[in-house]
Amino acid sequence: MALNISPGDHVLDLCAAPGAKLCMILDLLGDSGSVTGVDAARHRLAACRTMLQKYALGDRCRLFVADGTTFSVIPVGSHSDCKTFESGLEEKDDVFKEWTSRRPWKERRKANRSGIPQSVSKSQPPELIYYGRHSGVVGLTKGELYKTVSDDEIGSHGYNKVLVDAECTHDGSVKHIQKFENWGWGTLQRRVLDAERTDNLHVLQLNLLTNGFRLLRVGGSLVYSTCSLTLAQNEDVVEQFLKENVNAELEEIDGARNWPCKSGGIPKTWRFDPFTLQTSGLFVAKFTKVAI
Ligand SMILES: C[S@@+](CC[C@H](N)C(=O)[O-])C[C@H]1O[C@@H](n2cnc3c(N)ncnc32)[C@H](O)[C@@H]1O
Repeated sequence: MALNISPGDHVLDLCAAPGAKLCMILDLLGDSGSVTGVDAARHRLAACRTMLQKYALGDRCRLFVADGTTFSVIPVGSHSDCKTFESGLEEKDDVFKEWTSRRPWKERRKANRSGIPQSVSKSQPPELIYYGRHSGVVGLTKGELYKTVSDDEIGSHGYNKVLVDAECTHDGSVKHIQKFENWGWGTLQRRVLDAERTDNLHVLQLNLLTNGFRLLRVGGSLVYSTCSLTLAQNEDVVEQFLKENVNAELEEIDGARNWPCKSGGIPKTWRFDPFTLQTSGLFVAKFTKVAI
């Protein structure tokens, strides 16, 4: 809702799995534009792919297992030489053909033997694990899909909308906290309250936000959200990001005043919480990229 998805938008979802918000974005997008989903956890993104296929929502979507802090693939509609499905296939050998979930037997055996890790590292190249027929991938070569562009070019060829629904401690999610009744409160201490872990998360969140914003075109909008209630993972990230990015401005979120939420610690940011508003916890901030 906060992203204000419009027909024709090219949307990047940088922490996409398991895909609830990605599916909603695809639903709002209709039959133009594209959605690129990225997640570092292969098994979670595979679940997202299953959901897209089950609900027939994946026609305009592509999914990459990749580290969102270094991901650098621009929207498909930005390739001026992008071929349509009908015209592009015969001309080059190395083109992406229509998606098939059935990989050749030899390829599957190789993947099983190599024990591919469940999560990727910064240095691993992105791996395309799904693309829809109208995602713009069909007809491109690998080189075209992974073409690197300068930051200046991203200003005009980047994504119109970016969602960074960042990894966090989930301490605002009532359902998540209830799980610790079974897992034990010591586990809560380690996973949610440990200072080193939350410091690392702050860095990850800032890096995800910074890279998502880099891939946004001038005039585009980015939404940063977490389901944590802490200042460190929300307002502090926003404050530091604004300090480091002079071309970023906080943007008013249309309609937020009518939602069951209250103002965050920084004007134009919003908080949902279980105490006053009887919802799960959520922090939302929206940025726009201005020309400098
Ligand atoms: C809060 S969940 C996202 C939920 C998702 N937006 C949805 O609506 O279903 C955060 C996600 O960030 C992913 N993640 C963690 N580190 C990442 C990284 N460096 N790059 C990309 N994704 C990452 C996790 O695997 C997890 O799936």
